[in-house]
Amino acid sequence: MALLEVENLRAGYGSVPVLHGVSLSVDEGSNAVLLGLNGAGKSTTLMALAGLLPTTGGEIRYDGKPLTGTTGARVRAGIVLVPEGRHVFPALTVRQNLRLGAWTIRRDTRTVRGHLNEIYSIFPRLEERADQLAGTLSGGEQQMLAIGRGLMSSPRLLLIDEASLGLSPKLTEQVFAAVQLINERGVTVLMVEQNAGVLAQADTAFVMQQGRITMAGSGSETLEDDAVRAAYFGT
Ligand SMILES: Nc1ncnc2c1ncn2[C@@H]1O[C@H](COP(=O)(O)OP(=O)(O)OP(=O)(O)O)[C@@H](O)[C@H]1O
Repeated sequence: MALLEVENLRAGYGSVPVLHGVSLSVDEGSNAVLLGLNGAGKSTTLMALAGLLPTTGGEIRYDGKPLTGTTGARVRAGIVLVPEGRHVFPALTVRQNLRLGAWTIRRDTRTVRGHLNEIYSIFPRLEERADQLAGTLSGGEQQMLAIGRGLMSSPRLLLIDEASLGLSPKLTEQVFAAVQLINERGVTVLMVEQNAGVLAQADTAFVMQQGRITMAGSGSETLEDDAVRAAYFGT
């Protein structure tokens, strides 16, 4: 059963169109990837889904109903975006950054503490550094914190924009493994990536080029595709 259905979506900046009729579908409980090179329109797609960018055509359906409304309303409905570039608050501690992630929901202290413990079980490094200022964390730790902050509002659909950006292969592997664990704990995931290594763990993959979906299939099928191998692995 699809949790998210996007049909013929169009969006852009001012009079410049970027998405030229994007269609994709993400099943409840699945781990989906939107793969594309620089400038393909991946972030634009996520921003439209999160309500940060107006759409100019097409439809987004979430949980069987047309999705409209503000970003805040979408967060309350369970759609949470972890933006590209992390955007942690450098002068606040790790714990304070995480607590801020719960503000839209304003849960009671006990629930917030429960969420914190859940996040620490996924990212033990964040617990070790709970009192450290976020600005002093490494890039990989900041990415973990940005994902953890997104988890504080109990998402049903987690949208993650280029978690691997600027990370070493080893850290990228750790972040991808954490996202897989989050998915296994029941959160539906749509990751935007230009690192095709992520396909190995994806149930579904969509390849995007110049604002259009050019291929859709399972993660393993996409990983084996000749055009994908040539574009992303140079083989
Ligand atoms: N704020 C903006 N104003 C105008 N054009 C923009 C803006 N943001 C993105 N674009 C343009 O939209 C197109 C798609 O950009 P987008 O960021 O969605 O791509 P992407 O696939 O996420 O790539 P990247 O990995 O580089 O972020 C690009 O041509 C980009 O220059």
